Amino acid sequence: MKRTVSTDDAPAAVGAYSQATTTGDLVFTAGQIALTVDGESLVDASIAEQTEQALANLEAVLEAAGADRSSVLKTTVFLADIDDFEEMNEAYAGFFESDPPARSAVQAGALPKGAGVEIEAVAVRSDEA
Ligand SMILES: CC(=[NH2+])C(=O)[O-]
Repeated sequence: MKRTVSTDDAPAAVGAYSQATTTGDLVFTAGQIALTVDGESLVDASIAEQTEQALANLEAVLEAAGADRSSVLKTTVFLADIDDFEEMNEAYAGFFESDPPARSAVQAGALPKGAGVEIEAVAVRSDEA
């Protein structure tokens, strides 16, 4: 059975999607960009700051779904410019400090709302991790 996740602790969706969906013990998050919980855009901030905000949003969505950063199995990181890889990676490493999830990092042609980075995750609910 598919369920949708909605939380006021992360920015609202900027389009026709749910913040996350779950089925069984699995959690699939929407891609998170650098918006604050109030919807303020930080897309003009540095890639490090955008990455930190996207990951904070990701964590809020994961927690609303019964997961957390330690239970993330896989992320996908979309960059508007692959030249930002190192800066993103440094900020990302500070979030996933040990046993990081599998990851794909790719350059996208462009990202919603002018974002420099967007991050999505697949996780398992914490009590199953
Ligand atoms: C930002 C985002 N996840 C979307 O699909 O537009």
